[in-house]
Amino acid sequence: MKDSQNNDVRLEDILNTTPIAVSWSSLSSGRIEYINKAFNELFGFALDDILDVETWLLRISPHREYYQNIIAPWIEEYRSDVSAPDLKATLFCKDNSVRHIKMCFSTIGDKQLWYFNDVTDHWVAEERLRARSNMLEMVAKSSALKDILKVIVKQIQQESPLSLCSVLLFDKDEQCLRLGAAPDFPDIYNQAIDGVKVGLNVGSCGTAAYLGQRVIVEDIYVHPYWKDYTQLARQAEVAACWSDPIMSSKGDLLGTFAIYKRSVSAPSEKDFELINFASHLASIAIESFRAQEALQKKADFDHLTELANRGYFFQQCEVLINKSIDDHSPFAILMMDVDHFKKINDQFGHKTGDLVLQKLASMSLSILRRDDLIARIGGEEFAILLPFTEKNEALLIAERLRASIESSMVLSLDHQNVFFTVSLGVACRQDGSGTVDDILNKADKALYQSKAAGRNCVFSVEGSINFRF
Ligand SMILES: Nc1nc2c(ncn2[C@@H]2O[C@H](COP(=O)(O)OP(=O)(O)OP(=O)(O)O)[C@@H](O)[C@H]2O)c(=O)[nH]1
Repeated sequence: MKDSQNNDVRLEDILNTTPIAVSWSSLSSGRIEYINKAFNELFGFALDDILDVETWLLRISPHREYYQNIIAPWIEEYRSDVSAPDLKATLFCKDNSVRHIKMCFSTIGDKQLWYFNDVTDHWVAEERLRARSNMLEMVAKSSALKDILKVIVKQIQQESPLSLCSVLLFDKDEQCLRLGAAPDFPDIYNQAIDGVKVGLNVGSCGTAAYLGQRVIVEDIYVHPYWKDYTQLARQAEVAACWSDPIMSSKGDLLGTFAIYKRSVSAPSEKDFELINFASHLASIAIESFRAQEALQKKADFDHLTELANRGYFFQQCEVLINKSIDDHSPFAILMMDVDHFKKINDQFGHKTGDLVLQKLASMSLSILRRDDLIARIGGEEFAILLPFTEKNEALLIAERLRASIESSMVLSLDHQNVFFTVSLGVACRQDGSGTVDDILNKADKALYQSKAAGRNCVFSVEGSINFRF
């Protein structure tokens, strides 16, 4: 390297043919004196772009701490050795693309010879395999969907360090997107995005969900899709957003996966590949979760009325009674039974009887509050759990149910109006005593009194209240 011009030329010729990126620097000044062709091809830098090794490595590190905590100590430790062991590092090229490099150096006299081996493809393949198996393990362990999505997002951000990622979930009933995972976005952004309607010009994600196709917005501040959201983008400090609809194996929309950039950017082929990978991973996670949810729903809900079933009701009663023991909050249970249901079946047929049960379920749901729970616990018998409810309020709710049901009807298969009524029993736990069974027994007794009193009325165990019509 040092003695003869001819030797220099020969060595450079040899080094220029090697596929490994090579450079050498002066040990005393640190100045890089030579880079081979593969070095230029790998990092995009020419010799004139680079001063000394350490400044250059600092410049291409993802951040200062990365250089200070990982690269600098490694250089320091092996500075006076003949050769340093490999160091795996994530580095940026001149065009800001990321490379995963295995690098090492050897010292020959005053020269340090550097080798940079690009292991990006191998690293990416390994990381993706790891991501996939982590995700599958979490799915198998029934981890919370949000936790699984967060792992996916973090994984993609690691592969693409200058990106921010998010997963939004499609809410079919509300036709909007709900926050799935966006761990590195500010809260204000996440709150604003949660519940955003699916539609054209609703940012990249709302539009991608609406169109069912990938939406690439390279510059948020000039794109019509973002015209109502630029202020929000400013708050999150993002300038580009590439969003992919996440589709199920049957082609249904599940949500969106998005990569955001801090500066105006167009995706490369590798970015497209990354988006495909992330969307696919997210679709497996969401689809498995939804399948589990559907199974759970089948186990907990009655298929005819779509109300909770007996098992789920008792489970929730236990949860509530424990809460009530802790915070002394009152709760009430109503038992409700269709009057003379056998007659309805006999007169109009079993199918019409089913319609009555369905109507009763939907009427009750429209009357009850969000936190109340109604369950079908027998053929034509229903139980209703009213959290944080005292007796008087429970009686009013029971009467409201009775009166509404009395004034409703269904059409029989032969188009006759079918009217029906219910009897109700009410019991409360408000003095902090009594098990679930005790309260259910009381509500049952009260229901029996309602039936005995001629039906279509409300009783509590303490006696009747004048709600008969
Ligand atoms: N259509 C329909 N009928 C059902 C279902 N489950 C139970 N039943 C019927 O519900 C009826 C209940 O009859 P009973 O226990 O005598 O009660 P009832 O006729 O309502 O009389 P009271 O409760 O005393 O007012 C039976 O005829 C059952 O066959 C169901 O899923 N669909």
